[in-house]
Amino acid sequence: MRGVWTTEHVRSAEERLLAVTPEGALMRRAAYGVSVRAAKLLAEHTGRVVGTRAVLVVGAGNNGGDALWAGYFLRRRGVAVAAVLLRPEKAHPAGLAALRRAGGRVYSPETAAEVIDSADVVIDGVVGLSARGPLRPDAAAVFERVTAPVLAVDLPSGVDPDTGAVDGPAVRATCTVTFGAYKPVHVLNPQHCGDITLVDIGLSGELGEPDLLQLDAADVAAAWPLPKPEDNKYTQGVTGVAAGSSTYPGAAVLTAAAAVRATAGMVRYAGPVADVVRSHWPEVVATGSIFDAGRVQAWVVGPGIGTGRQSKEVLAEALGQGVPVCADADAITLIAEQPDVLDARDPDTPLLLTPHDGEFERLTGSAPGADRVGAAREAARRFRAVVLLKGHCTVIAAPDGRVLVNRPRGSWLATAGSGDVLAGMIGALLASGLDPWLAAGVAADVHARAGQIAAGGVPTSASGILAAIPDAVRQARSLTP
Ligand SMILES: NC(=O)C1=CN([C@@H]2O[C@H](COP(=O)(O)OP(=O)(O)OC[C@H]3O[C@@H](n4cnc5c(N)ncnc54)[C@H](O)[C@@H]3O)[C@@H](O)[C@H]2O)[C@@H](O)CC1
Ligand SMILES: [K+]
Repeated sequence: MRGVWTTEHVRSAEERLLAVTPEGALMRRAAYGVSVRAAKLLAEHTGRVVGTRAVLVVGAGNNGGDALWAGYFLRRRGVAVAAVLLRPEKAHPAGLAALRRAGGRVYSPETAAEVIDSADVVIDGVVGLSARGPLRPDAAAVFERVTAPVLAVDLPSGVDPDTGAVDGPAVRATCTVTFGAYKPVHVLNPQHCGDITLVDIGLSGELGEPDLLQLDAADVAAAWPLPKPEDNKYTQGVTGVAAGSSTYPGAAVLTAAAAVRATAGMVRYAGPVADVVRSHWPEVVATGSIFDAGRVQAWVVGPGIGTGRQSKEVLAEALGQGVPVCADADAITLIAEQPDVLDARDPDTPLLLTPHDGEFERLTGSAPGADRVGAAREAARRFRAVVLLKGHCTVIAAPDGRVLVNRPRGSWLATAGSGDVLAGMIGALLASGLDPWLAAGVAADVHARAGQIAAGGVPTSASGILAAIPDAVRQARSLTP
């Protein structure tokens, strides 16, 4: 798993490390890493390093210091370096002196137009860990002019380091070089970070437990249930699906089918469109009502069921069986509108909620806002449920505070029925006995992979995502990052 630490935790770890490190050493380590990545970027874009032109955009703190020292190292590799100082009086003194000594030139934003236009790479050293709010107008004007690839030092300036939120002008980087630890921005807003490189500055011993986690392919491969020699159809988990209606039969088909595709366990369908489900997926045992569905190890309730009295009874029945329940779509709206349905739940019965932003607002009374991790964590505590908050970077919070952030693979999942497929996969993983938080995490990962595989660069559909689930699991099992 990839650990991610908040800026507060990174800062206190850095303080402990700084106390036992010669002055300036950490910054030079960090800056050297920036210069190596910058040289690679220059080589990729121009075919050479010597004789190319780099522009540093330098703010008032140590992030600017990193950029200035990186400029010094690039000068030693034969790169022409120009530093645009946004706050000349506050530019890192040692970094600026080193760059000047090495032959770097210095500009103000007003005099820099020409060097920006002819840059082969621009290095964003405006703000790092101490960033607050969007780019200020002077920095925004500089970046508006930029056409060269941008390397962000530590993180793209203008993006909130702890939430990844963007509320005005911000740097959109080709690549980001960060130091010592991944910060929330790197997993919550990868679109603005581009390709991310982590430079080791010796911080790992000081970091402690991560604040957020991101699954690697190895985690997904290790968690995904495969049949063992002693297994039969029951021991791998029976998934119950209560989905669909005569208005929305497709939701039933997609949800049940995703459960079929995800694991080798059995799938039972209970609802008004049993015939439709059976005709598409003969391996599903389908009945008309949850009350005569038989035993299951987990329920998925919600896609396309509506929010009427009967649906409430179905949800209450599922919640009362003492097995994990994934409440999706209409089931979330039901809980929001008629919270007494949760009285049917034994306090120990695991519950998993999968809201998108609108459902989240209905459920909790407020939109997730900029701090999506904080919002999901709070909702998880309040409902004693795993909350999977859908988004470009889906966030999965457990009631005990653990948070996973899913790695997006394009925007291919934004298509009708895609959520039904995710819910079905989660149900099958719950039925197999996986921890609900991990089940949601690995399902989200494979769902994203399936979307990318199904799309192959052009828009896809829920049926496409469904069909790609096996290849997505294969891809994770071959440990593709
Ligand atoms: N502390 C350390 O040991 C190390 C720090 N390093 C670098 O130091 C950075 C943190 O440096 P600092 O704490 O000095 O602060 P920053 O360089 O992140 O920010 C500098 C100042 O910019 C101002 N500012 C905040 N938001 C702004 C905005 N939107 N527009 C313009 N100005 C804004 C603030 O007054 C802030 O103090 C890290 O991101 C990293 O790049 C690295 O050199 C590695 C070692
Ligand atoms: K930066």
